[in-house]
Amino acid sequence: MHIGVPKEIKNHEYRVALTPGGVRELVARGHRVSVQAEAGTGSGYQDDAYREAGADVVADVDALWASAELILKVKEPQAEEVARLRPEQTLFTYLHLAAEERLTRGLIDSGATCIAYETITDDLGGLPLLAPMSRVAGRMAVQAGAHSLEKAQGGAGILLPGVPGVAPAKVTVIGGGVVGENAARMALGLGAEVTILDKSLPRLEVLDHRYQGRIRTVYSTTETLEVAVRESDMIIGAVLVPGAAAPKLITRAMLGEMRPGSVLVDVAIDQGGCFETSRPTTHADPSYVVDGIVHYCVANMPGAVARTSTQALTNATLPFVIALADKGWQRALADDAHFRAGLNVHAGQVTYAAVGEAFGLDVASTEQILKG
Ligand SMILES: NC(=O)C1=CN([C@@H]2O[C@H](COP(=O)(O)OP(=O)(O)OC[C@H]3O[C@@H](n4cnc5c(N)ncnc54)[C@H](O)[C@@H]3O)[C@@H](O)[C@H]2O)C=CC1
Ligand SMILES: CC(=O)C(=O)O
Ligand SMILES: [Mg+2]
Repeated sequence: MHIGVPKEIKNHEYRVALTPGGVRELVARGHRVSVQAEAGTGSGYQDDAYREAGADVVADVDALWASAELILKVKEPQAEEVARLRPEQTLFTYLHLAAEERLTRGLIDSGATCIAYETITDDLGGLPLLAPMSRVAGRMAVQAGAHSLEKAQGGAGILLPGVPGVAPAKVTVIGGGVVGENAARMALGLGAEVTILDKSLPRLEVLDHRYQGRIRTVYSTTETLEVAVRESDMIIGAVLVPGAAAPKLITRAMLGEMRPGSVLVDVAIDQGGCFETSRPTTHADPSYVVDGIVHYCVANMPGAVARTSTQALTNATLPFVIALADKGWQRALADDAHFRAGLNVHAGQVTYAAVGEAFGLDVASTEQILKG
C-alpha cells in the first residue's frame, strides 16, 4: 500500500504521524511510504533518517496527497487538507468530530474513509490510541497551570508547593481517567494538595487504592463541583464521554465563586471543553482571562513536546497502521471490533453515534458497510 505522511500544519504542531522506526517496519512489509520533506524536523527526525528507513521524501505536498492511498496524520485535518481528501482515500488521525461541525461536514463531503485514533477501544475499556497523548497532556497540564498561576500570566501569584510555613496550592482534577491521573501524579509530585472528582466509583476506587490516601477522591456532583470551585487554586478539566462533546461542568456564573487569579486548565477542550467559558487556544497564545480567572485551553498540548509525543504516538498507532496497510481498511476493521470503533465517517456518511447525535445527522452502521 502507498502511505503518505504530510507535515502537520496546525499552529505550533511539531509532531509527525510516523517515526523513521515506524517507516522501517512498514517498508519491511513491502509498503511504500512517502513522507513530506521536513515533516519530522519538529520532532528531531531529519529527512535523511526517513530516507535511510526506506521512505521517499517528497517536497511536493500536492503530489503526496494525490498519490497516497492511506494518509497518516496527527491532528484533525485543517481546511486545506480536507479539500485534498479523495473518496478512495483512507485518513487515519485524531478527529474529535463532535466538537467540530464544519470539519465533520467537510469529511462527509470528501467521500473519504476517516478513522479516528481517539475512538478506537481495547479489551480493558480504554482508548489505547488516545492514552499516550492523554498521558502527555495530563503531565503538561500541571506545568501549564503552575505557570498560569504566576502574576505575570494573570494568576494569583501562588507557588504550587508553597514553602515551609505557607500552605501548598489546592489542585482539583475533574475526570480521573488517563489525563486526570497523570495530572494528579504531577501535582502531587510538586507538593500540591490534590483532589480528583469522577462520576465512576470503580475508577475512584482504583485511584484511592493506588495513591493510598495521598490524593483525595470525591464523587462528582453539582454540589461537590461547587465546593471545588470555591476552594481550588487550579482546576484541571479532564472528563471524557468517548466521541461526544464534553459536558459543561463549570458555568460562567460559577467563576464568580472562585478566588481571583485561580486557574482553569481545560484539557478536554479538544472535545469542546468542560467549562462554559473555554474556547480553544494555541501554543502561540495559550491563555486568557475571564472574570479574573485564567483559562488555559490548548487543544494540541502534546505538540509542544513533540519528540516525546511522536515516539509515544507511533508506539501506539503502528500495529493499527500495519493492519490497515497489510489488509486494507475493510478487512482490518472487519477483523477487529476495537479497531471498528475508530470509523467515524465513510463515503459521505457519519458512522459514529455520538458524532451523529451532536449534529442531528443520520448514522450509518459500520457493520452494514463492511457487509456491503
Ligand atoms: N488538549 C489536549 O492536547 C489533549 C486533550 N485530551 C483530551 O482529554 C480528555 C480526557 O481524556 P482521557 O483522560 O484520555 O479520557 P478517559 O476516558 O481516560 O477519562 C475520562 C474520565 O472522565 C470521567 N467523566 C466523564 N464524565 C464525567 C463527569 N461528568 N464528571 C466527572 N468525571 C467524568 C470518566 O469517568 C473517566 O474516568 C479527552 O477529551 C481527550 O481528548 C487528550 C490528550 C491531549
Ligand atoms: C489527543 C489530541 O488531540 C492531541 O494529542 O492533540
Ligand atoms: Mg487535541
